[in-house]
Amino acid sequence: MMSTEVEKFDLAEWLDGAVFLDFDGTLVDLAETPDTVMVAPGLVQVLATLRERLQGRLAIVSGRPIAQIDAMLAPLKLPVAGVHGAERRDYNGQLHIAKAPSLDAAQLILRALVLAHDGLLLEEKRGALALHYRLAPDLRVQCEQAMEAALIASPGTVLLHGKMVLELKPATVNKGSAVAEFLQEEPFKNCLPVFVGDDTTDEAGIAYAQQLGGVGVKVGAGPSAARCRLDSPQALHVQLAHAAQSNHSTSTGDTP
Ligand SMILES: O=P(O)(O)OC[C@H]1O[C@H](O[C@H]2O[C@H](CO)[C@@H](O)[C@H](O)[C@H]2O)[C@H](O)[C@@H](O)[C@@H]1O
Repeated sequence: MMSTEVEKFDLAEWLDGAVFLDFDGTLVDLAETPDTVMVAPGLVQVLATLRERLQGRLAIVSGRPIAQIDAMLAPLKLPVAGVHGAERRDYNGQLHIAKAPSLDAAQLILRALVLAHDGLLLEEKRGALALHYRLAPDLRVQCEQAMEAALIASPGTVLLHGKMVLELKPATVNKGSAVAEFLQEEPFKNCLPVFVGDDTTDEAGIAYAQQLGGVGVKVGAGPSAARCRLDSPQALHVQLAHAAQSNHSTSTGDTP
């Protein structure tokens, strides 16, 4: 359900909770290609401080593979759900890989399309295929048609429509299921989740967080079920920095 009433959001009021952050469009501005995004100076240190403040209850939930998130946030290594939950590294560093259906047939279809057209980019991830058309927006319809064919050729997958990207991923996982898995484990267990994201793929995380009594935060414009909104990644950075330095007391007895 889309939310019409927008509530004020202050991350510093959620320091007893567990915080789940999407990456592209949320922590970093979108860029022309996946490898040209820029992590803002100081952001990694802010995340490290916030992780301490949250006593470890901070995770990234992304469509990207975990390895890419680690490279972008180096030297920080947070718990991460990658590929929309198809892979997950928990708080203890243990890796959990979901069973993924075969993508061989889809791969053939999509590789042929990308070879035939300039400007398309196919990201081949463990368990998912992302077809980017940001550099060739006029090819959106051809991309959608190829992706529909790839979807039919790959039982057990679903199609995501993201920002200038179409993605096939296992039907059994999404960002909500990734959050649910984290919340079964320490130090996230029994905490109210905060989920911050910008894209359609984040709606599963937002809906799940709010279903549990937590809060969803949509970054940027567009329809969302989120109760709260932030204008941009930069507005989120301000919230992260403020919460990291905040003196709000937590359930563990920290005093202001
Ligand atoms: O869940 P996220 O962390 O938001 O990841 C979703 C997809 O993000 C990346 O693609 C998006 O960002 C690119 C860089 O800004 C941009 O060029 C592209 O148009 C966006 O769709 C990433 O490349 C994908 O693998 C993620 O699934």
